[in-house]
Amino acid sequence: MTRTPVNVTVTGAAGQIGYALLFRIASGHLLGSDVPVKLRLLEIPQGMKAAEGTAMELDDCAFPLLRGIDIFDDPNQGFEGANVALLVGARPRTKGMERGDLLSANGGIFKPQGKAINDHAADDIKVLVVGNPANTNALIAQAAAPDVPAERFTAMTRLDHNRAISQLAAKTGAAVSDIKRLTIWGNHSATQYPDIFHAEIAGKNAAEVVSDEAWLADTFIPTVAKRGAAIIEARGASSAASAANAAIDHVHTWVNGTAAGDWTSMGIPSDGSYGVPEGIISSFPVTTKDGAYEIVQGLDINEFSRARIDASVQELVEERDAVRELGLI
Ligand SMILES: NC(=O)c1ccc[n+]([C@@H]2O[C@H](COP(=O)([O-])OP(=O)(O)OC[C@H]3O[C@@H](n4cnc5c(N)ncnc54)[C@H](O)[C@@H]3O)[C@@H](O)[C@H]2O)c1
Ligand SMILES: O=C(O)C[C@H](O)C(=O)O
Repeated sequence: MTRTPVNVTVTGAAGQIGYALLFRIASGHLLGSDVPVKLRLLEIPQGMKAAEGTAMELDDCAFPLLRGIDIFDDPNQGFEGANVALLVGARPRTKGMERGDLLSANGGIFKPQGKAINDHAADDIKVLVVGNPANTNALIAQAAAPDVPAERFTAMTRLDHNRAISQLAAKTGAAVSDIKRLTIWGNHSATQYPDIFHAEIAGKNAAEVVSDEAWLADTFIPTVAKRGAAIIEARGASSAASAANAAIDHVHTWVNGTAAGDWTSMGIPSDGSYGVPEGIISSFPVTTKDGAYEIVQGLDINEFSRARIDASVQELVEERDAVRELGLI
């Protein structure tokens, strides 16, 4: 049977994450090795020529699953019929820019993109926001799309999740594949909280295996939370291939499901679970099945975790209040 191609819109297609992402989408890693895709690349006018160059390279790969590439600088066209949207293009913080300026500049991108998704995307649209500040950009886009179910707007904390697994594997000598049920809570920022108290390493409780609260507080958490800044310092540019890889993981897991006995981390609109105010887009432990996700319920949150979750959530509340003040939501 011939499957109908899935329309995947990627914004910021000519950027460095875009370059690492598009070839993996086209080769079947985003949705599955039997799912044909049509790519819709969205750029600003200055990025169109480079996007055309990337499209030429995509053609040159002769990917069997790639059924078309279109390039746009108009969001209304870029999101037309989109089933999956990866919102990567964003305004980076530049020297001297205050947080309010950054939120305002990104509001100018994510508000019209949210409206274009509302008006033009397919009914089953799923949105992943990668561009920073990812959680609040996702909130801005979601607020501009009242006809789309709010839960379809998600923000990427999968890179943090993958970073935490890798750090834990290095500390304990375990294989990455033996680590399950790790959680990133809160914001994709330096306040995020990577939680190993419910994680398992080859079936044993990870916090008990580590049994070293000083390492947790002074090494593990800051290493994961500040990894993005460390990459920028080392590479002279922000993470790109690992960010693209995490975006692939996020959507693949959302569409194809979490493995039995495991969960993942996604930035999603809070339903009030774990005392996180309803509506803000915060990272939670989630299981996924049949294209939908559910927050893992009933986890005991100890004092160590509670204080750190609350601090990151407080930052998200402040970002929400700031964009509300700016009239962006
Ligand atoms: N959530 C995460 O874990 C995570 C990880 C790494 C990077 N990021 C963020 O991802 C974003 C992109 O990173 P990058 O390294 O690819 O940046 P980049 O500067 O290389 O590329 C960004 C691209 O977006 C385009 N763009 C800007 N405004 C646009 C708009 N309105 N519509 C469409 N395209 C637009 C630019 O022309 C550029 O080509 C940044 O905000 C970065 O901070 C997030
Ligand atoms: O782009 C950044 O500021 C860092 C990025 O979000 C990352 O976590 O690598």
